[in-house]
Amino acid sequence: MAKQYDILFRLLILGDSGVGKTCMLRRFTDGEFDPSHISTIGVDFKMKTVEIDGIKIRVQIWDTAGQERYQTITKQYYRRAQGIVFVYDITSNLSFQHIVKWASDVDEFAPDDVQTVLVGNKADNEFRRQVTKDQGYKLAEHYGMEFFETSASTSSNINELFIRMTELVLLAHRRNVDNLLGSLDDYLDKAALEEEKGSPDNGAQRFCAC
Ligand SMILES: Nc1nc2c(ncn2[C@@H]2O[C@H](COP(=O)(O)OP(=O)(O)OP(=O)(O)O)[C@@H](O)[C@H]2O)c(=O)[nH]1
Repeated sequence: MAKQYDILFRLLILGDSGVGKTCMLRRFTDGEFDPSHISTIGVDFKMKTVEIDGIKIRVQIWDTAGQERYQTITKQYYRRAQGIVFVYDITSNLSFQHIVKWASDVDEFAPDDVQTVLVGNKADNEFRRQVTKDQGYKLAEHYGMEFFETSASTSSNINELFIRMTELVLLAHRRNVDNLLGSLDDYLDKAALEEEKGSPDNGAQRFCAC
């Protein structure tokens, strides 16, 4: 059986309604862009497998509703996230100001070692820009995050963002991942040996999540 992935990471996308969270996710996982805005209800997720340093990582990305009325539901997902992408819309000053609120919620509900990045989306919409790149960088610097400007519409920086987010989570959990992969490999080696000896299928698991 071909090994499909070694490890599973969970990422979460947060930000005001309409900043483009669903479009960013669809652009990354399906390579598509839909100009209509159908508000996410509660949470939704998509998966994609990426390979970093020879490790196949299944990335489960949770897309949350930006609307206030779903916040009780979405906050329940913070706890299990290893990476969080904060998104504002460069054409909306308000969505930029609200990042402070999103960050304070994450502070309260997410694990201490959660990795975070700041994103200004809709960078293709330069003529309607309200938030400068410099403001984005400064806010990211304030929180000690990396910063990206993206466009789900043109695809600019979308892959780079999600790959970097995954890389940051991998770096933060490197020791756990190596230990898990080490013990998993031992386990699979033993299982293969048993199988060769003709023992019944013992259902060796190729999945692990940290
Ligand atoms: N020009 C431009 N429009 C975008 C971009 N990304 C998203 N949009 C548009 O912005 C609107 C909202 O996008 P969504 O992805 O649905 O927004 P959301 O953040 O998921 O919204 P909620 O689900 O309500 O939280 C849609 O009309 C998109 O077409 C982008 O990069 N550039």
